This record gives sequence, C-alpha cells and structure tokens, in this order.
Amino acid sequence: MSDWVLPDEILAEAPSHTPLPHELADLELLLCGAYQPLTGFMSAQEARQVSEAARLLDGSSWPTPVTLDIPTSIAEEVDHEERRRRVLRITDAEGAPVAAVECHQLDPLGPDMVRVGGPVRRIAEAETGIFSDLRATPEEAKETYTKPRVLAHIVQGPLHRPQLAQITRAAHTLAAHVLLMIPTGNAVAGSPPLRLPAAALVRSILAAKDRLPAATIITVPLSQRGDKIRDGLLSARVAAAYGATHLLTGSGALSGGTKVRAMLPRELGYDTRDGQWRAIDEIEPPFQRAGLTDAEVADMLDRGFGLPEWHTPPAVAAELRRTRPPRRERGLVVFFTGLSGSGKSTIARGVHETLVESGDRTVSLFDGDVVRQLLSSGLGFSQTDRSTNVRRIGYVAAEVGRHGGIALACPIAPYVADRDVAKALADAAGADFVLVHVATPLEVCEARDRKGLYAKARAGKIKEFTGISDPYEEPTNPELTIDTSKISVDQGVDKVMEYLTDGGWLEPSGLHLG
Ligand SMILES: Nc1ncnc2c1ncn2[C@@H]1O[C@H](COP(=O)(O)OS(=O)(=O)O)[C@@H](OP(=O)(O)O)[C@H]1O
Ligand SMILES: Nc1ncnc2c1ncn2[C@@H]1O[C@H](COP(=O)(O)OP(=O)(O)O)[C@@H](O)[C@H]1O
Repeated sequence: MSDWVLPDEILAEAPSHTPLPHELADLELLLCGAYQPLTGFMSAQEARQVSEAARLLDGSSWPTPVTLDIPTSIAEEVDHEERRRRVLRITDAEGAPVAAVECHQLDPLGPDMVRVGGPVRRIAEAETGIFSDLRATPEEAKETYTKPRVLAHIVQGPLHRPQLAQITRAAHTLAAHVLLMIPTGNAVAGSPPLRLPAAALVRSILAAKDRLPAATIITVPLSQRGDKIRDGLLSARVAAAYGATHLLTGSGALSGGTKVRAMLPRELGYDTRDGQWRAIDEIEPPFQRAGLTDAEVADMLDRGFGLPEWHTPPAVAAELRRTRPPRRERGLVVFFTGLSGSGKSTIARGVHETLVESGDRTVSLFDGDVVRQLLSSGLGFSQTDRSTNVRRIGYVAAEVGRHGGIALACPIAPYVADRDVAKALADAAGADFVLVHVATPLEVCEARDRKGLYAKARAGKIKEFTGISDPYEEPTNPELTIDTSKISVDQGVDKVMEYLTDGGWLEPSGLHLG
C-alpha cells in the first residue's frame, strides 16, 4: 500500500469516477493486499509489457494487466498542474467513495478514454455487498489457519462428492488446512452449460461446508478475463498472497511465479462396491462410475430430476434445485429481433395470447409502442438511444425472469453488443434467454410498409432507418430463426411455442399445439 500523504482538502476537490465492475474488483484486491507486490493500477506502458511479456517494468513476473480507464473529460479534470493534486476519487456502484488514486500517469487510449496509472489508497471501508462476512484480507484469513501448510482451491463450481473427495484427499496427503476461495468478481460464475449467479455459487459451497476438513471459506473479487492460463496464474498470485503453500488446480501446473506448489487433482470415480470415491484407476472397471459432467448436472436440473445422492450431497442438490429450478418454473426472456415490419410484434403477440390462454406461466409482453411511450419515452433512433432502449428492455425483461416469469420483448435491437447485454442481464438474474431472429427479407418488410415508414426512409424524410440508412447486425447464432415470408403468422407462433415446449419451459400438454 502506498503511504502518500493525501490532505482532506485535495481529496474533497478531486473529481469522482465509478469504475466498471471488473475494475472495482481489481481495486478491492489491490486495497486488501491480495495483488501484492502491486500497490496500484498499471500505466499504459506497464500494462502493455505485462500483456506482451507477462513482466512488470521492474522485470518481475505478473500475468495480467490491472488497469483503470476513465473518460477523457474526467482525466482533464484530474490533470492538475500541481502534481500532488492529481488525485481521482473512486466511488462504488452506489456512488459512495471507497478509494483514491494518485494519478502518476494519464495515458490517452483514444479520443474518449484515458488509462490512469498510480497507487491506490482506501478512504472508506467497503461494507456493503452480499456475503460481506466472507470477505477477508490476507492477514485476517491467515489468522484462521490451523496448520502450517495451506491448500488453496479457487472454487469455480458447486462441490459435488468427487470435488469434496479431491479436496479432502489432497488436504489429508499434505496435512494441510484448506482455503476455499470463491471468486465473486463476475456476476455469474462458471462456464456454460452450468453458470450460476455468484451468490448462488457461494450458497452451494456453504451447503457443503460440513463435509469439508478444517477449512477457511472466503470470497475474493477475482474475475475471469477469458484467458484461462493467465486467469489461473493470477489466481495463484492471489492464493500466494493469502498464504497458500499449495494450490489445487484443474488447469495445469500453474504456480504463477510464486512459491505455491500446484497440485493436480487425480481423477476420481465412484466405487459401486462400497460407495467411496477413489482414484479411478484403483477401481476395477465393472465397479467404476465416473462423476457427472456439468452438462449432465445442468440437464438433470433443467428437467427437474433430483441429483443423485451418490454424486451430490442432498444439501448441495437442494441449493442447486433452488438456484436452477426446472425450466418449466424458471424465468425466461424471449427476445425477438429483426427489421421493422419483419413480424416480431405480430408473432410475440400471438405467443403472448397463447400463453395467457393456457395459464401455464405468467407472461409480460414488452411491445414496441408501449416500450417507446413508457420505458423509453424521449429516446430516438441514434445508436446511443437504440442501445439505451434495448438495454432498458433487457434489464426489465431480466427482472421478470428473476421472479420466474416469461418476458417477451420485440425491439429491432440492431446491435449485437446490446443483445449480448440483454442476455448477460438475464443470465445474471438466473433466467434463460432465447433469441428469436425474425429474419424476414428487407424487400418483404419494405413491401409490407404498414406505417409508410420505408417509403419515407427511401425518400430521405426519415434518417437512420434500419435496413435502409442504418445498420442491422444479423445474429450469428440465434436459438430460432423465423422468416415470415415463408410461413404464416400461426405457423410462426407455433414454431416459437414448439421450441419453448421442446426445451422444457412449457408443459407439453398445453392448449397451444392443437
Ligand atoms: N429510424 C428508424 N429506424 C427504425 N425504426 C424506426 C425509425 N424511426 C421510427 N421507427 C419505428 O420505431 C420502431 C422501432 O423501434 P425499436 O424500439 O424496436 O427500435 S430499436 O430496437 O431501438 O432499434 C419501428 O416500429 P415497428 O415497425 O413496429 O418495429 C419503426 O416503425
Ligand atoms: N407470416 C407473418 N408473420 C408475421 N407478420 C406477418 C406475416 N405475414 C404478414 N405479416 C404482417 O407483417 C406485419 C408485421 O408487422 P409487425 O409485427 O409490427 O413487425 P415488427 O414488429 O417486426 O415491426 C403485420 O402487418 C403482419 O400482419
């Protein structure tokens, strides 16, 4: 931690900025000493060197850039003539100040953003947030260790019996205390097909607590940046900062330039003779049963089958059942995207009516006109306004999904990035997301021209009209594609209903397929 002097009046005048969630997560790790020897955000030069050579400017190894980027307008305020006044106040997602950055470096990244490099200092305790009781600084965690050796494990998914047996065996072999670190830097943990909201991951791990040897369980705001090796190396650094001597890791021997010894877990199998989990090569083949894959676990949960006791402790199974209920009870966002006049609203309305008639599920329809009058009133059709519109719809739809309802939304949603945000919001709310591309050709939409808007767009009377003078980014992997020039309205509605029924979100016996 830097010990730079920061007078109150300088802090009071410093401009404020709320970083992105992953930057805030990095900040927290910097502040608590989990990223030692780092004491602040990297300059652009250092970040580049780390990206290219995995080395800090002093030559020591470090796996991933730890950076903070701010809008140019704020950087201009920070860029004070007097060096000691180059301070940025960091506020959390709720707007409360948490830290200050002494801005040694301000490197433009382009016209809009500037990379800030310099040491950070805590100015208020971060006490909010879920499971704050499970947060610990390295010093606090170290006080709980009962043995000189500490076996750390970054828990990416629920602990079923094979994972519990692996941890227990490794801890026993080493005579080590166990340190379970639950990464909460991403809103959603794990990778498809089994992704869980971070809080659900924590709950599922706490449900297995009784089955662990002496263990310290903490949350750390580690996030996955997408590069498995570098993510693994960074985890090893953080584990080392928490005093781990060993790291149980599934992703290769990654000690990340630390003294932590990587332990590769042995593959375990279930021995049907005595119901124990042991090294699979120690079990005679007729009595071997492999652990369930994530895909199998996800599929069983989706269908509402209980997870078997030989594989998953009942308390963990119950927690997973709650978090990922069967699809027929789980929230769902059906997002129709396509050109104006392609038939999105017509089909969404048909699906809505069918669902209301069947009474099978609660359903909300976010139809274009209503959305633009209420939720998005005042917004136009610039790229920014369309993004705001689509993200707002995505947000509200995800909230419907959070409470187990079905949301039907049908904006043009011309940009991939906004559709991806809508999906991520649904994901984080524990809801499923089905993208329906209503891929009616432009000529057909234009020929329909119900509102005469295409004619006006062609005549230049409406600017930035999707498909004519504004982009539509085609979805590359929608769950469903419907071309309404080839099928009738009823057939389009049936196609959606069939997809939802086959996928398990609706009861097969409804009125709708008759
Ligand atoms: N410039 C421009 N481009 C596209 N569409 C336009 C434009 N101006 C008005 N309209 C009418 O607004 C409807 C599209 O609004 P959306 O909210 O679905 O659009 S977006 O998702 O925000 O891009 C769409 O209505 P529908 O035909 O019901 O889809 C258009 O008729
Ligand atoms: N097979 C079909 N599916 C959906 N709409 C169709 C079909 N055939 C013709 N149409 C007509 O096309 C128009 C589609 O308009 P709308 O559903 O408002 O499109 P969007 O919401 O995509 O702008 C409606 O007038 C509808 O009656």
